[in-house]
Amino acid sequence: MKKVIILGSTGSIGTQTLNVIKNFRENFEVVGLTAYNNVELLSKQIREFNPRVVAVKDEDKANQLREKLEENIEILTGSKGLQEIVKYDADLVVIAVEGIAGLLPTITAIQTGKDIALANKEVLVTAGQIVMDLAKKKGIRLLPIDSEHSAILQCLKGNDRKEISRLILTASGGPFRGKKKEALKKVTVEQALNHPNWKMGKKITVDSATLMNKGFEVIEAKWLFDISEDKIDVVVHPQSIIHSMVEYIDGSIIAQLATADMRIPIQYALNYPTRNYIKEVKFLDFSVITQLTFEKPDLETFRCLSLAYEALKIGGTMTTVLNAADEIAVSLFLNKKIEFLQIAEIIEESMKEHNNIQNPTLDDIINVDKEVKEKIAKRYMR
Ligand SMILES: NC(=O)C1=CN([C@@H]2O[C@H](COP(=O)(O)OP(=O)(O)OC[C@H]3O[C@@H](n4cnc5c(N)ncnc54)[C@H](OP(=O)(O)O)[C@@H]3O)[C@@H](O)[C@H]2O)C=CC1
Ligand SMILES: CC(=O)[C@@H](O)[C@H](O)COP(=O)(O)O
Ligand SMILES: [Mn+2]
Repeated sequence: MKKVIILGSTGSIGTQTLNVIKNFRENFEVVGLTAYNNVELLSKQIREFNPRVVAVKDEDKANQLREKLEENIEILTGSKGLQEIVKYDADLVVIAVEGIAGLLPTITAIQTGKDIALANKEVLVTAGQIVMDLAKKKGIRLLPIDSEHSAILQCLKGNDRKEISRLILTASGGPFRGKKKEALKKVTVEQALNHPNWKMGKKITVDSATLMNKGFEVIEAKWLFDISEDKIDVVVHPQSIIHSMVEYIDGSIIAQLATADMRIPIQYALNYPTRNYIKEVKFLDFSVITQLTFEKPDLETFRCLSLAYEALKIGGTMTTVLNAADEIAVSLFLNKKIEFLQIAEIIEESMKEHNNIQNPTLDDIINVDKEVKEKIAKRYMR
């Protein structure tokens, strides 16, 4: 039995992870679960999966949760709760919380020797060097859940890494593919949340619409696969059937294809290096696939992807600025305080104003994240 802790069990990835586990109840024991606000769903998950310990946002949420439960269960709270829960006896921690909230628990989980199944990409964007160095030092496995990185991991299997010519990340292009800046001036939150192929949390869905999600994935790929950014390309593939590819020095390209169902990469991370069959997951049917198309990303309209490459080239705390500015700008957009195109403008402005720190410590990263967010909030909160 693999003992598993899931951070963010009430979210899109968290619920799908529990769905995968439900299919293989004999293989997994759920030790810990965390929610932030959604205690209603967490209480149902507790009844179904019987974890030893859970964590929620604060004492108020803990009290609400207690009222919903018949039995006593250990309930931790706040950001400290996330760091405490990962210390419990477990083999694997699934990091499925959104944003920088995932950083310190990931570090603590690695320090305490757990393998990591990483959905959260912001952790590697903001502190890739620190996290990867620590994972190496501790000898733990850091397995990607993100569909593109899971695809790349699968395309690398059995091949010599020295023979890689480039990684090719596929992007759907999001809901605004093909549109120019003028047409994006007045797009609504609802339009930005209307992803063509995936149903995901709000933050990542807006990131897909700006192409920042792909920028983050370039950075994530650099750290996970230890490869420089000039060997990581992005191609727009609107059907989201090819989840990414690896090109080798002889010109051969190996791709991973599947339906757009996150339970496939989730089960791969949970069962790695083996695979498992999930009955409800649809398989690709080539008799109904009419086309697989590819386009160059429009870097002029979707500035965020270029900003991510620039931040990665500069290195140090610049990717922390990219991440922090994006987190707060997306939240301002979701709260209708700024317009869609201002997301990229705010990020670019924050990067220009930043005095970069090369080889930052964890404290540097946490401070930069806080400073950038406070500055933007002060400037744009009305
Ligand atoms: N969804 C997807 O298909 C994919 C997601 N990812 C990545 O996975 C991560 C999770 O995404 P997704 O599941 O879509 O997001 P959701 O918004 O659906 O879920 C987020 C989860 O994190 C919890 N949470 C939110 N804020 C905090 C916080 N400050 N502290 C602790 N917990 C918090 C939420 O709790 P509650 O709901 O109880 O408030 C919820 O359980 C992101 O980093 C995303 O980029 C990567 C690839 C694909
Ligand atoms: C499911 C997943 O991995 C997402 O990160 C997805 O890739 C988003 O789609 P985009 O290609 O539109 O960013
Ligand atoms: Mn992805």
